[in-house]
Amino acid sequence: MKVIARVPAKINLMLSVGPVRSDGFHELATVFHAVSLYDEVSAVHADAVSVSVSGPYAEHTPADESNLAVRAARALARRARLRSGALLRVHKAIPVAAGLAGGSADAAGALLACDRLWGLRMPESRLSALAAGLGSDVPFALSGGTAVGTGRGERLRPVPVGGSLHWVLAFADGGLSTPEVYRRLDDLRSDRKVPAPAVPGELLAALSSADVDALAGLLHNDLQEAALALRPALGDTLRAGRELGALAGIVSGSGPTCVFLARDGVSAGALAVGLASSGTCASAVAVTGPATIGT
Ligand SMILES: C[C@@](CO)(OP(=O)(O)O)[C@H](O)COP(=O)(O)OP(=O)(O)OC[C@H]1O[C@@H](n2ccc(N)nc2=O)[C@H](O)[C@@H]1O
Ligand SMILES: Nc1ncnc2c1ncn2[C@@H]1O[C@H](COP(=O)(O)OP(=O)(O)O)[C@@H](O)[C@H]1O
Repeated sequence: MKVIARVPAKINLMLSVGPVRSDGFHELATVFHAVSLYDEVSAVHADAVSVSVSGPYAEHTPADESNLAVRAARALARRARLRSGALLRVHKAIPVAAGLAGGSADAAGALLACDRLWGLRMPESRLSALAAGLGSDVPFALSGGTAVGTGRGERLRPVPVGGSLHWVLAFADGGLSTPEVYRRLDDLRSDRKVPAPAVPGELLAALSSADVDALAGLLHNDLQEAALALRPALGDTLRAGRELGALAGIVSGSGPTCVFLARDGVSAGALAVGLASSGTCASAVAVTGPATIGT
């Protein structure tokens, strides 16, 4: 049997970063939004867990035991006290270290695919706890849709969205390291008192009514300042997107991908073409549901 999980990338519509906690993580309040750009993770029975990687970003992805899909499958086998293994194949269409949680998508895909392959039917709450042990973004990658994340990002509450929203992702050459971006933010605000993180109610209201004009004024990312300090060229990308008609643009998560809000699907297509013709690789995406699993 072969099980295939298709797992979306995420963007952060708002990322409020609070003080550093005693475990070294930052307290967050974020709005995760799964978008229509997918990695695929397939699993077949094998004696041990291993992975091979294909697709446009294969060469930037580790194919050894540091691969998050391998770590996830092994963690699941340990939790279920299984000796089973799996040959995992990851098709990487989500750029690596891009602020789009592609590694988390692969970890979630491996959990879902191996749970089905090994016939475990593990309850969602246990899978989510395992996911949180693999990375702060992995629980969201399991559930998808749109959700507020708190804690270090692993505590989730679904958020209703009243209609289709259209986004354009502008990809950068080369990734940014998430720990480095958080460290740079700490340096940048070492002389400031950092308030508790929060997602404004107005943002949730704008999502619930799919009011793109209101939403445009509410997109925000506390990590953007640090990502721009590490990669100043992102400032040009953000300006280019706005000049080409985006309602708003921010860096997604720890970057360097920039995400632009478009008024509708046609404007999103035109914006992606405009960015591409000025030399920035870009793609129009829309919100999407949870990961899908098939055999
Ligand atoms: C910034 C965000 C926004 O959603 O994602 P990306 O944009 O990188 O995908 C997340 O906070 C990243 O989540 P994830 O990539 O799963 O991070 P983890 O593996 O848990 O942690 C990697 C490192 O990021 C820092 N980290 C992460 C989460 C958090 N709440 N506080 C932190 O300080 C820590 O330095 C940690 O060692
Ligand atoms: N399956 C995987 N896909 C992508 N990156 C992976 C994977 N497994 C491990 N990694 C490592 O995780 C790091 C973060 O990857 P990724 O999730 O793509 O970035 P981000 O946190 O910016 O969204 C990368 O530096 C990469 O080496």
